[in-house]
Amino acid sequence: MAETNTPAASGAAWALEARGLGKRYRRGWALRDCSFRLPAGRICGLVGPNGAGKSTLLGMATRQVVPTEGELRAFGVPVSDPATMPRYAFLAQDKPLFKRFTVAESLRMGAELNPGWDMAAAERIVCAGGIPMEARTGTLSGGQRTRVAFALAFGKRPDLLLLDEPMSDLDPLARDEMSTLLMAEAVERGTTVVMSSHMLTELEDMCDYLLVLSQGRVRMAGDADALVPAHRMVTGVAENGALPAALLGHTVVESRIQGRQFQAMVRTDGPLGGGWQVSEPSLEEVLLAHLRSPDVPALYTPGARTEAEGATTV
Ligand SMILES: Nc1ncnc2c1ncn2[C@@H]1O[C@H](COP(=O)(O)OP(=O)(O)OP(=O)(O)O)[C@@H](O)[C@H]1O
Repeated sequence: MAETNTPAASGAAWALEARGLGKRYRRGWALRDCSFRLPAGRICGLVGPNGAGKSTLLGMATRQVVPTEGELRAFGVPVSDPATMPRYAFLAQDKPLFKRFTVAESLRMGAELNPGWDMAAAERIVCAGGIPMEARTGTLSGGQRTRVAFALAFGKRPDLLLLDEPMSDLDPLARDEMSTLLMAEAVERGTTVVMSSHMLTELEDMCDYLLVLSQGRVRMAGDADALVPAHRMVTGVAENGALPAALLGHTVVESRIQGRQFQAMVRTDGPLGGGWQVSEPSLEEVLLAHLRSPDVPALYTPGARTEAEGATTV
């Protein structure tokens, strides 16, 4: 069959596409069997406990970490191809800047290195924080440095914005401002954002897509709107000190028995039945339950999965 040239057929519909991606350091695997798809134009929260492999994945997307196995594509092109470089901007966890450069010099450097540079956008971000253009970046506070790093990332006008814990040292006002900026970019310019964060409320407010990692493996991937409703919080009377047998036909992500009562978070595989109290959990509850239960099969929403094994699709 002739290959069509639609964005979907060329993989360009996917801002990122990982197949069997893995990275092994001397101490062991940082990321293993990582397969997922992230559609272009989404704001994706990259979630996981410390050491889950989030920075390693972002490092691979930005060509700083070489995969041990598997492949990672950005807009259909392997990230090892230098052609992907102008399309992304990366805000690293430690927000590296040239300390001896002034803010103005940093922005000028951005302009010289990036053909599509938007100086007005970069200057707006810096000025909104009241940061003097003539200040050397080495003299700025942590939050001010983060703001300048944001300006450099936005000024590049990337198709893919990769952010490693971007908000951690911003005050609540600046955090709100940057969140609004990120969401506006995604809506107005179709920029895809991947943002690692430990702040679950921030993820809940901003992200419409989630990639959850734990112990170097994908635990959940897909539309936030579909991942959460796939779960139910069920409360009822335990049977002989254990979960009712009827519940075991579903995927129990996590459960707790206290006296005669049980509470369980389940992924429903059909009608729940039983005389139980059922409610929809919050995103935070779903994430925490999955992170505490590494043996539960990974969950993907349709389209989010490449060829991951042992995974369930909503
Ligand atoms: N350069 C390296 N050499 C050896 N091991 C590494 C290296 N970089 C990361 N690791 C290991 O890989 C694993 C994943 O680390 P990574 O930094 O990707 O996690 P993370 O999810 O970003 O964590 P955090 O939330 O703490 O930033 C950890 O066990 C870490 O110790």
